Amino acid sequence: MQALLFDLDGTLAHTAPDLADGINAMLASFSRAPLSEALLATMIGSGSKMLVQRALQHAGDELPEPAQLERAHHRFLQHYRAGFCRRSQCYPHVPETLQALREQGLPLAVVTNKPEQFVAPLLKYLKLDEYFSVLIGGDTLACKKPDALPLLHACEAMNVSPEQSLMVGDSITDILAARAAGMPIAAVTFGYNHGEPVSLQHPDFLIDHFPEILDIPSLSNRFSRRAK
Ligand SMILES: O=C(O)COP(=O)(O)O
Ligand SMILES: [Mg+2]
Repeated sequence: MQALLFDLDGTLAHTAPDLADGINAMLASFSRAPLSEALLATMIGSGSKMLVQRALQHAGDELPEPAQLERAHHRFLQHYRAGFCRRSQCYPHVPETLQALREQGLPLAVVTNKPEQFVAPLLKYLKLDEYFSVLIGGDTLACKKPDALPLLHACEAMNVSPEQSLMVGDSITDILAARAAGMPIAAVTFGYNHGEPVSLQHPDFLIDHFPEILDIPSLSNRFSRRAK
């Protein structure tokens, strides 16, 4: 194993509370009733515009016109920019696990569908910024996950091969992107995945607790080899 690529929302951090507040502030500004945080969490993972579209549709709108969706997305971004660092939290033991991986000399990347403008500030707020050498957001490149491009781009930036890297994510979007990139995929079971068990997508590894990443065979071999 040469490198690890991490999804952000639902994998490194529980960000649904701040995303839900941003969506509900947007809905309120269009005189729509709020949606529950649990429901909104099932809409996360395909980028912010898709989150806004799903929320509008759930709030009773038809498929919004492109101009209307643009307006709502812009409004959401304004609200989220003001509040994306209020209630978001790392999942348990994320910093220690990233630290252990870094100590093994493994380069780490974040490959998220979250708009790029939020990625570095959110990682800084979570005190995770020091661990990653590459950050790719949903609008950094021409395509986002489930396209392979952002994963391949991250591997290229770290000078590693996709086959010898590991994607860690929480949703089918991450699994499809990893498969398209020819990369093994470990799926965390505590994230969002549209309200469905991520095990249904048959990832290569299932992670119930974040530190279990260190037990993944090619990583644990590496750990025991180094420990000798
Ligand atoms: O913005 C989203 O929809 C989620 O982003 P993720 O790729 O980090 O899960
Ligand atoms: Mg995710």
